[in-house]
Amino acid sequence: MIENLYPSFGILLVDDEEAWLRSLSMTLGLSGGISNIVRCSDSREVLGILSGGGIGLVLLDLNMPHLSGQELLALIVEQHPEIPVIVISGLNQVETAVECMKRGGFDFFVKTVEEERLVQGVQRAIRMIELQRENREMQSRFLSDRLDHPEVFADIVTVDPAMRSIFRYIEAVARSAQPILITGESGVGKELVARTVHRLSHSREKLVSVNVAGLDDNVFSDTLFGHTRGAFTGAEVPRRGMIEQAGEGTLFLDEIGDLSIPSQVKLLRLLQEGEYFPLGSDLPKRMNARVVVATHHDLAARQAGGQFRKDLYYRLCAHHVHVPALRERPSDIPVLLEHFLAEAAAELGKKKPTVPKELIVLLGNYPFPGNVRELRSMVYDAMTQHENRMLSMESFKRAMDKQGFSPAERSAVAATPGSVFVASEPLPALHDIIDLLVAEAMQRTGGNQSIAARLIGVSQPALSKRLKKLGRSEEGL
Ligand SMILES: Nc1ncnc2c1ncn2[C@@H]1O[C@H](COP(=O)(O)OP(=O)(O)OP(=O)(O)O)[C@@H](O)[C@H]1O
Repeated sequence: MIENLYPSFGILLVDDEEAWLRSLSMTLGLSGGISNIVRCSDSREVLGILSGGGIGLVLLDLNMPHLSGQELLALIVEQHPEIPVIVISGLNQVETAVECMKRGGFDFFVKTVEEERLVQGVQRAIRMIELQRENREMQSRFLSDRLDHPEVFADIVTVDPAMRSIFRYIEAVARSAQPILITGESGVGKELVARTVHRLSHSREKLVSVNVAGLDDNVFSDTLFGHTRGAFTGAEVPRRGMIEQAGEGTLFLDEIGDLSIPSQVKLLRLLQEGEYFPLGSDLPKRMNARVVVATHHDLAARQAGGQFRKDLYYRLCAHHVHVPALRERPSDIPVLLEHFLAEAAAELGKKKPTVPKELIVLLGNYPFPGNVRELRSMVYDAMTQHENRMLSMESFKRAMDKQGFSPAERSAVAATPGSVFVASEPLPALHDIIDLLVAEAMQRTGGNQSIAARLIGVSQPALSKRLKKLGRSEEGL
């Protein structure tokens, strides 16, 4: 079995009392899930261990023979300034500890009385170190534009530069122990991204998905935490919760924006403490899975509107991947079209058809409220009916009409937020607007009159008439 150590860097505990080192290791393991621990009871060996690499955090007792904690701290700060040091002092040494803080200590705790706080302090330091590392990692990735594991992203078809940046970000954060929040409209590919995060975590265990929308609080607890036999009426057999089923893999909570407030409290506690109680049990269990959540809601807006807890929101958005809507990355439309055509042709046992140029123009001007999922189903629908060499545009047009978007609504979805008119400027005359609209539609469609007419909600003869009039008036100028 491969041992999964947490965190990814070593934590060096330094104290001359072996018994205390053992007890602290156990506390960190049991209460904090911290297992990547190196113990050292001889202060003279510390610098050698640090030079060997792999240590990211030191917990240092002040009271030691040979080199005192204070002397050692000065040497670590000088020789390994990148490694934070938490100082552990006796009750009577608080002043010295404060002095240590001034000289570069990261934090300090009193030895005997503050075990719980010490564990939290270590978790805080781990979090900070992880964020710093991720930051450095991200900077270097953004500068180099490289992906270490391009094969993992193969299922996500894209040529869009913003999506490439998202891939680099995902690679940088995929191995962090913190949750990842994935947002984006319905059908943009959030679940695909969650699968990629799971693959990048190199866990050999499962990705377990739970759609939490509409789960009442009891069902949420039962689904995630499981229950013991007899926990409630009808609980005749014990049930393993999804957290346990995910093991050291990934727990994917979809539609997190629709989670009820009582369940939000439970999720927050789970993320903070890394522990949970199966229903009917007094024995806590540790969560070893990585948590990935997704929502099509704007969580910031839900938080501001009181439907989502602020503390949970901040906990979740430390690593945030926002997948842009398909209309915000129009260069992906032709490649996705090709991809789904090939996929559908293979599945339906048909030859891949030739795509009329106008289809790309038509799709490029459609706002895709259902995003990639909508494009995919349009292609499958067209391919089911397809018979000739050239792919017919009819089923695409029908699907667009079925969406029931009026041209005005379409422009509203497609437009960038904000008014088309500047409040401080006079409004243009109505006939000027019509001419501008016609010119814009013709430009967007590369001069295709039938698609331009669809875009602005008029018949093609009506558009043609207007164009003639426009031409005549220009001649008259
Ligand atoms: N870039 C892409 N390349 C290939 N297929 C994609 C891409 N994006 C999405 N898809 C496909 O589109 C469909 C919808 O994707 P997915 O289920 O991941 O969306 P979602 O954002 O999770 O949607 P919802 O919010 O409704 O759960 C799936 O069939 C998925 O495989």
